[in-house]
Amino acid sequence: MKKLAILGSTGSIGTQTLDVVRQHPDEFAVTALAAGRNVALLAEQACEFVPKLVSVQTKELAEQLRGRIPDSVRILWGDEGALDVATHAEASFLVAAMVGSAGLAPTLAAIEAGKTIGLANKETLVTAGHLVTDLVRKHGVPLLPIDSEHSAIFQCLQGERVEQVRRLILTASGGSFRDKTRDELAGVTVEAALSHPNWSMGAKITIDSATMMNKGLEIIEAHWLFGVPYDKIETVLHKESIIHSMVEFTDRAVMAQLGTPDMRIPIQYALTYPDRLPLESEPLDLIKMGTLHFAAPDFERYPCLGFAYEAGRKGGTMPAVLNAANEVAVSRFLAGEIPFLAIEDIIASVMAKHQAIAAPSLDEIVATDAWARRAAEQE
Ligand SMILES: NC(=O)C1=CN([C@@H]2O[C@H](COP(=O)(O)OP(=O)(O)OC[C@H]3O[C@@H](n4cnc5c(N)ncnc54)[C@H](OP(=O)(O)O)[C@@H]3O)[C@@H](O)[C@H]2O)C=CC1
Ligand SMILES: CC(=O)[C@@H](O)[C@H](O)COP(=O)(O)O
Ligand SMILES: [Mn+2]
Repeated sequence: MKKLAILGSTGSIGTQTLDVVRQHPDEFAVTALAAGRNVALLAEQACEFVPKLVSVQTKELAEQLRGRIPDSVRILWGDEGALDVATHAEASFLVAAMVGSAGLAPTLAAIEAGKTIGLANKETLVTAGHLVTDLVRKHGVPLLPIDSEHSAIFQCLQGERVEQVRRLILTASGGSFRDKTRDELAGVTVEAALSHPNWSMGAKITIDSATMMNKGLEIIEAHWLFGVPYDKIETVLHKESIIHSMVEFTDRAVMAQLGTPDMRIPIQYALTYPDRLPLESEPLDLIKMGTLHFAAPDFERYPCLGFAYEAGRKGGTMPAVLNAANEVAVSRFLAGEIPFLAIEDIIASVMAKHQAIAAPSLDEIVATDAWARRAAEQE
C-alpha cells in the first residue's frame, strides 16, 4: 500500500489524483492533504479518505474545518501546515500539485525527508531547478514527472540513454486563443481565456497556456528533469493534444507517447512507476480522429516562448524572475486589472530590470522572487 501526501488536493491535479486513488483502493491510501482556501471540498475529501492530517492556508479557515471532519484528523494551517503535510512520517510519496512557487519550500522539505516526488508543480523546477535536482541527487529520491509532456518524454526515455537524445519535442495546443491574430488579442475577456480547447485545468495554467508561457515553463522544466540543454529542446504546435511529446534520438528514430487528454494517465503512471495498472479512461480512437495537425510555433505571436528560452539560458535567478512576474501578471489579468497583452509586457519589463545572480542560494531565490513580485505589481 503506497501512502500519499498531496499538496493542492482541492485543485485540478489534486482531485484527479484522488480519482486515481478511488480506482485503486488496495494500492493507495491518503495520509495527508494540503489545500488553500476551499474548505468545503477539503472537508469532503477528509470525510471520504480520513487522512491523518489536513492543512489549509489560514488559521481562520482551519477553524471552519473543525466539527466538519472526523475527530481523528489533525488540522493545521499556513506554511508550517503545508510543510507538515509534505513531510508526514507515514507518507512515502508526495504529489506536489500546489500552484505557483508557493510549492517550492514544502517540496524541498519532502525531498530532504526522503519522499518520492510526483511533480505537477512546474514552477518549483523553474524557480529553483538546480537546488531541487541537487537535493534529489543528494537524498537519492525519485523525481517523477506528472506534467503530461514530461511524463510522455519520461516514458519515451525508458531504457534509453539521455546522451543519445538529439531533441526533445514538446507539443503545445496553442491555448484558448490559438486561432486569433495578435491584433485580435487586445480585447479578449478572462472568461474566453479560461476556455482551454483540450484540457480542464486550474485558472493559472489555463492562462499560461493561452500566452504559451506554459510551454516556456515546460521547456525549463524539461531542461532540469532530463538534463538536456536548451538548444535540444523544441516545441511544435499540435492542436489535438493527442501526442503528449516526443524524443528524437541520434539515429533519427522518434519515440512519441499518445493518449486522450486525461491527466489521470500521467498521474497514475507517476504513482505506479515502474509498473502500470488499469485505468478507467476514454480509449484513444485514432481512426475516429482521422488527422493530427502540426505547425511551427511563431515566436512573434507567442513572445513568452522567447522570454522562457532567454531566462533559461541566462540561468541563475532569471527563471525565478520570469516565473514570479508571470504569476503576478496572470493574477492581475484574472482579477480584471490588466488586459491580456499586458501579461507579456510586465514579464519583459521586470526581466529587463533584473541582473541575474549565478548559482543562487534558496535565500537569494526567495528574495528575488519577492522583488520580482513587487516589481510586477507596480508595472
Ligand atoms: N491541471 C492540470 O491539468 C495540470 C497542472 N499542472 C501544474 O500543476 C500545478 C497545479 O495546477 P492545477 O491543479 O491546475 O491548479 P489549481 O488552481 O486547480 O489547484 C491549485 C491547488 O493549490 C492550492 N493552493 C494554492 N495556493 C496555495 C497555498 N498558498 N497554500 C496551499 N495550497 C494552495 C489550491 O487550493 P484551493 O483551491 O483550496 O485554494 C488548489 O488545491 C500547477 O503548477 C500547474 O502548472 C501541470 C500539468 C497539468
Ligand atoms: C495537461 C498539461 O500537461 C498541460 O500543461 C497542457 O499541456 C496545457 O496545454 P498547452 O500548454 O499545450 O496548451
Ligand atoms: Mn503540460
